[in-house]
Amino acid sequence: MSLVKLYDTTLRDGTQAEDISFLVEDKIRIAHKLDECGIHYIEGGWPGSNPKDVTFFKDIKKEKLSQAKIAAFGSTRRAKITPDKDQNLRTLVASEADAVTIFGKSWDFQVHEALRIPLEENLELIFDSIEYLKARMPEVFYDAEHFFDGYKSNPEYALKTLKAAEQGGAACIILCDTNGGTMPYEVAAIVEKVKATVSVPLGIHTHNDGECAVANSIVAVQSGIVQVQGTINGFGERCGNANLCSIIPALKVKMGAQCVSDAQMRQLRELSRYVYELANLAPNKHQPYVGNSAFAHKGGVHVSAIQRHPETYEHMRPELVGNTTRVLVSDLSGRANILAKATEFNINLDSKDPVTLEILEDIKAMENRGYQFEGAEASFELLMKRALGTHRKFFQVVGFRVIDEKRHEDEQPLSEATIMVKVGGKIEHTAADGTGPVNALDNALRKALEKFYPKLKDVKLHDYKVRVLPAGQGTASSIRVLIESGDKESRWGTVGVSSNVIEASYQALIDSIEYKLHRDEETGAKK
Ligand SMILES: CC(=O)SCCNC(=O)CCNC(=O)[C@H](O)C(C)(C)COP(=O)(O)OP(=O)(O)OC[C@H]1O[C@@H](n2cnc3c(N)ncnc32)[C@H](O)[C@@H]1OP(=O)(O)O
Ligand SMILES: CC(=O)C(=O)O
Repeated sequence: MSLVKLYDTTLRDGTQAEDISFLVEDKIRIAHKLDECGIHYIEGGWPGSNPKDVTFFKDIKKEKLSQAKIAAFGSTRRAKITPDKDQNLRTLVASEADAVTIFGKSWDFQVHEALRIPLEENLELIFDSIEYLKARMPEVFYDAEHFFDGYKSNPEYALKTLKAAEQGGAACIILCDTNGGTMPYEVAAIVEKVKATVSVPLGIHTHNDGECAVANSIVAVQSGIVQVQGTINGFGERCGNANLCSIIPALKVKMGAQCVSDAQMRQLRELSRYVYELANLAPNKHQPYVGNSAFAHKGGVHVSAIQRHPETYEHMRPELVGNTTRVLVSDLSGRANILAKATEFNINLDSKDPVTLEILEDIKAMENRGYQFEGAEASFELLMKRALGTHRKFFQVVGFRVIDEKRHEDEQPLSEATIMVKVGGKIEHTAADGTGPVNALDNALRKALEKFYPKLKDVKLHDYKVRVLPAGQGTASSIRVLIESGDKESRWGTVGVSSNVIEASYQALIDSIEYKLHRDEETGAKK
C-alpha cells in the first residue's frame, strides 16, 4: 500500500476538547515531538481565532523541524465580502505557514441554518477562498465539513461543493465526519462515489461520537484516501477525534501502509504520555496500543498461555509501539501470574514450590478481604518476600496516636500524630502535624525513621486513593487505601485494608517505607 500522509490536529481540534488547553510553549514542544515521530503535517491552530495561535505561528518559524510541515487552520471567507477583505483569510496568509486548511460547508442544511446564505453563494465562498489562498500559500487543503451527513441529505449538492474546491485549486480535499455519527460501511460507499466525481487526492477527518472514528479512518484508507487527520490520544471536540495512536499501528502493522518509520512508531507510547502530561491529564490506562493495560494480562489462563507464546493473547508485539507486556496479580491469578511476577522482581520461584501455592492462596484470601494488588505491586513484592522468608524488618512500630481537632466552627481542623518506633533496640518517639490525619501520620513516621534511614527524605507521596468497599454496613464497611509513592528513581504502589481509614492508610504507608528500604538495600543505595 502506498504512502499515507498523517495530519495531526491535536494543537487545533485537540484543544477544542473540554479540559484541554495548551500554552504556546507547550504547543511548540508538542510540535517537536510530532515531528520526531514522523507526522507529516501539524495543524498549529486557527490564527484568526486568538492571539495565542498567532504567536504560535510566529514562534514556530524560529524552530527547526526535521520533516513536518506546519498548517494553519481557518474557514472560508464570510459572505458578502471579497476574499482580500476577509480578516480570517488574511491572517492565514500572514501566518506564513507551510500549508493552510480551510473548512467550508457541504451540507445544504448547514448552509441554510448556520450560514443563512443561498446554496449557490456557498459554492462561491468555497471556490474563491481557495483560489485566493492558492495564489499566496504553498499548499491549500480543503476540509469538507459535515461531508458525510451532507452527502446523505443531498448528494448532488455535497458533490458540487467538492467540485468548487477542486476548481479553486485545493491540493487535497478532506471528507469530514464532523458530527461523528457516520458508520464504517457508509464511509466506504460514499468515498467510492466521491472518487468517481473528483480527481483531487482525498483525506479523512472523523469524530468519535459513534465510537467509529478510528474504524472510519481505516475504511477510508482502504478506499484509497491518502491523508488521515487525527489527534494524539483522540483529543478533540465532544467525544474526540480519530486517535492517531491507534491509526498509526493499524496502518503500519495491520494494513502494511507506509506512514512513519518503525523507529518512529516505537516512540508512540512516549508521545501519547507526553501529550497527556502537557495537557495535565492522567493517561487513559485502557487506551488501545499505548495504554498501561493494553498488554496487561490478569486472567491466569491468559498469563500461562502468553508465557508459552505471546500471540495467544496479544494482537501484536507491544514493543512495536514502545509498550510492554505486563502481568497482573489478583484473585483471577493462577501459578503462572505468581511466577511471572517473581521473575519481574528477580525472585526465584518454582511452579511446584509449595511457597508458590501459599502466595496464591494468600492473595486470594486477601483479595476476598478487599485488598487489590494491581496498583500495589510493591505490597505484592513484600508479600512474596514474607512468604519466602527474605523479608527484613527494618523497624518496628510500637504504637501511634492520631488526633484530629476542630476548636471552633470557623477554624480549620488540626491534625497531629505521635508515633513510637524501635530500630535496632533504639526507641524513637516523635510527633508531627499535617494537613489531615494521614498526612500527620506519614510526617511523624518519616520523622522518626529518617534519623536511621536518611534516604527516606527523598520519598514523596504522589497519590492517595480511598475506596469504600461495598459491604452495606455504612461507616463500618471496609476501606481500601492505595498509595503511590516515589523517589528520584521510581514510583511504587502499596495497599492497606481495614474498617478504619487511618489503619488502612497506616498499612499502606508502612509497606511504602519498607519497600523503599528493601529496594535501596538490594540496589546498594547509600543510607
Ligand atoms: C468543525 C470545526 O471544528 S470548525 C472549527 C471550530 N473551532 C472554533 O470555532 C474555535 C475558534 N473559533 C473562534 O475563535 C471564533 O468562533 C471565530 C473568531 C472564528 C469567529 O468568531 P465570531 O466572529 O464571533 O463568530 P461565531 O463564533 O459566533 O461563529 C459564527 C460565525 O461563523 C460563520 N461561519 C461558520 N462557518 C463558516 C464557514 N465555513 N465559512 C465562513 N463563515 C463561517 C457563521 O456564518 C457566523 O457568522 P455570522 O455571525 O456573520 O453569520
Ligand atoms: C474541520 C473539522 O474539524 C471538522 O469538520 O470536524
